Amino acid sequence: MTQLLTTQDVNIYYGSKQAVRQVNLQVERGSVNALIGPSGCGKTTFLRALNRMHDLTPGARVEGQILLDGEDIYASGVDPVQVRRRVGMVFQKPNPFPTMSIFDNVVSGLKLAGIRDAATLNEVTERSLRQAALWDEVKDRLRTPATGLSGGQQQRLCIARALAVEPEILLMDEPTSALDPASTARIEDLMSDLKQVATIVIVTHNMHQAARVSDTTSFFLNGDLVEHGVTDQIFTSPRDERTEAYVTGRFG
Ligand SMILES: Nc1ncnc2c1ncn2[C@@H]1O[C@H](COP(=O)(O)OP(=O)(O)OP(=O)(O)O)[C@@H](O)[C@H]1O
Repeated sequence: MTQLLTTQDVNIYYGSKQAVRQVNLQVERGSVNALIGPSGCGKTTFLRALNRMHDLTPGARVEGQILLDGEDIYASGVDPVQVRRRVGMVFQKPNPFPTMSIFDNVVSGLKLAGIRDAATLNEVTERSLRQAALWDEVKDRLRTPATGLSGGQQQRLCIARALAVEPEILLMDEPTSALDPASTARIEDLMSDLKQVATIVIVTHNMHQAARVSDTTSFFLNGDLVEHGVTDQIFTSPRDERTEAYVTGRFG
């Protein structure tokens, strides 16, 4: 099966207010998928449903099915902590654990899972930092505080921390919006390597970024998934006039 993630008739509410409506989406294994659309259209709300983050939001409710490798992540008996191991997340603002070293940040998820073996922790640290294109910059100061890194390095550290537990999917919520252009370019460059290790779903405000890094793009408007397709098609020959208006900069 090439579809790693399938959502079926997903509706998301905050109390009585509906933020996402009837979303049906399929995400292929090993791809980068961008979610675009104007502010408030439901991109982050939808993204957070994909790893059960709304379980932690008071008043939020998710309806419908979200199948990860064919299994509904909302089925009774499914442990949300396990879901979040399989579906990792990187947020808008880099959020390394401030009191921890670079090394301890990377292995925090493994330690939580009870893994203490030093050789394993060292190995995972090097692998994850290499995958996040940070290893060369930090290999000589792994035991120093993560807060000593630049913003762009901190974000790559957060990517390494997410990758350390070998998630199948990495959700990225505007991961470069707090970064300078050079750090942004660094993370965009990383994306095509990252998809070798995890399928990526990225929310971005930046249409150029979506066009550069993604294989498929989903355009959201007022809680609806208006159009989903191969990125080139969405940007060059959208089928829906609302998509066209958005990608040509007529609103948003
Ligand atoms: N915790 C919450 N409680 C109530 N309403 C919320 C909550 N989070 C988001 N919303 C509302 O849900 C709708 C969708 O918001 P969401 O953050 O998903 O949009 P978005 O497309 O990600 O926007 P942006 O691009 O500005 O981040 C908005 O109307 C927003 O005000």
